Amino acid sequence: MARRPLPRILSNGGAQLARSRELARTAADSATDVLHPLITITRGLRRLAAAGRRRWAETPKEKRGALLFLLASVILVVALAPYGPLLAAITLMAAAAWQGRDGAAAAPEGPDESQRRRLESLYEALVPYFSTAEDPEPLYAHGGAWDKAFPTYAFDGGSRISHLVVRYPAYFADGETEARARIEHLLAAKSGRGREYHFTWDEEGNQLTVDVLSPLAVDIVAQRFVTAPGEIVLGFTDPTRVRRTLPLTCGEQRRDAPPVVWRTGLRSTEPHLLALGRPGSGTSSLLRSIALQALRHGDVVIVDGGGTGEYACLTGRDGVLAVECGLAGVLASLEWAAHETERRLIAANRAHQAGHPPPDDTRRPLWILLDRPTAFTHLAAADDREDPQSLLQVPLRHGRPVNVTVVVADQLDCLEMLSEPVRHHTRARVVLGPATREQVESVLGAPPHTTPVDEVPPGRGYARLGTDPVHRLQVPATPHPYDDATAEAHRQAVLDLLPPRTTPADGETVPAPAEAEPAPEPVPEPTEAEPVPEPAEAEPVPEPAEAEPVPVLTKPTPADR
Ligand SMILES: Nc1ncnc2c1ncn2[C@@H]1O[C@H](COP(=O)(O)OP(=O)(O)OP(=O)(O)O)[C@@H](O)[C@H]1O
Repeated sequence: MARRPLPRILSNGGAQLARSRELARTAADSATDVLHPLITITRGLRRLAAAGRRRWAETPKEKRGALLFLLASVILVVALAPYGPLLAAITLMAAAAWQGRDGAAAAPEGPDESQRRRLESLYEALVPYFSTAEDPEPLYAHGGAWDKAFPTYAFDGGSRISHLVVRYPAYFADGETEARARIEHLLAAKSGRGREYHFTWDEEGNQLTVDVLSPLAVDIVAQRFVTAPGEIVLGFTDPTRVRRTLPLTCGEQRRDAPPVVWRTGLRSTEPHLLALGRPGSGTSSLLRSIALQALRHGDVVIVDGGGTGEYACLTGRDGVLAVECGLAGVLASLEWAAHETERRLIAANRAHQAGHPPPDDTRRPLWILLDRPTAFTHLAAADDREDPQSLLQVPLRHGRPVNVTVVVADQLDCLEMLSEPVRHHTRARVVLGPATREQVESVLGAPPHTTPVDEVPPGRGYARLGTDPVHRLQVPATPHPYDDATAEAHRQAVLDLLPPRTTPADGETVPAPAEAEPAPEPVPEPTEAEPVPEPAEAEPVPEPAEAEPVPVLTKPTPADR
């Protein structure tokens, strides 16, 4: 059979086809070059429109009227101004050209596949909470549009949400703690466990903003904080919650961090503190940190119910009146503290009545620090003796005007065993270590503003001073310096803060310090040949300056007993 010739275009068309393709490509390139500004402006206009739509969706409904009014006013002004429309068109084109340029398109718009799936599942999980059968136009419905409910979102490096704005219907009971807690729990679980979330409820705008908080720094070690007398640094918190910062030294580094400062003394609205936590959460370290700061300007009595010698480093130091760990000593010290509070009150009252300033011996701060006092409650009951907590009533009730401050640390599950005055008068509160939302709320009187996490480093928790907001808290590391497990740098940091050892007044010998502290220079005994000159009667003995009052304890100190 004779073969039919191929059409010309196919037989010798290879070269022709290539030529035509080349021609078409050149024409397209030239057209793109010519139309490039137009394409850029169109792309820019599209982006501007998308941004406008997003902004509109983010604006709460009740604010939209005001926004529309503003827009209409601008348009009217532009329309009435000479050359206004022309100038507006030029400005719009310029903005569109700027927005439409290639560089501006670098960031991909919208979530990727896995991020979209996460947002969809979050939306679906919220449907039962944010919808009712009576809602004719539900914002939340199975298979509905999640992008209307989540106008803003951001992801961390992977596909985990780091910021999310959730719109919800006005009928959702956002004023009820339980309703809020259910949503917060669900969002935290669906957005990834193990992180701390911060929730901001905008009840007016029916919007909830979810933010992932970065962990608080754990490298802050005990040091001399720059604070005024009476101010105690409980720990450090988020920069968003506190405006003040303190300069810190962290190893070789120097930086500023926002502290949680507890103001004590005469004008304090929360004159006494209660810290609770599970065993090992760091309450003893917090007490040690408070003691070291208190000793800069005052005297401390320490009651140690832990029985592990956590405060041994403070024994025999200047300003440490007693470190008690036996029931008899504890009762004696607390009885003395109660009498001392009464003595100060009487002395201050007399001075007020006589029109004098309070005497110096009522001004020096006296701190009563108790670690696990409930341990002694057990012992006292078994021994048929008075509960040491009952002796705290006077310092707790009347201590503030005479600078007597009580700090109690105990375990979370002993809250019920603390006496009524302790629970009633300790309005500065701290919870350390892992704790459920309910536990935190029962101690602080308000729920935490973030989701408590299961695994927290020691010294991590929450603090609330009176009715102030709840703060996240990281206590500076203040370990027991005689503990073998303590790192050398931390041990040295604590030892550096210890006051010098008390010089015995009656020639009593004090055991040599455990750490290599330089021994005091021996004072040469005056020889008979060189008599010490007696102060002349005319020479007045200098009065102690008001800024540095010397404690005059009319009762014997517990150490003397
Ligand atoms: N703020 C902190 N920073 C770093 N480590 C800490 C901090 N607080 C406590 N620790 C460490 O955690 C451990 C337990 O601390 P601490 O003894 O203070 O806890 P606790 O709550 O008093 O426990 P317990 O009641 O069992 O004595 C110690 O090893 C301590 O060094």
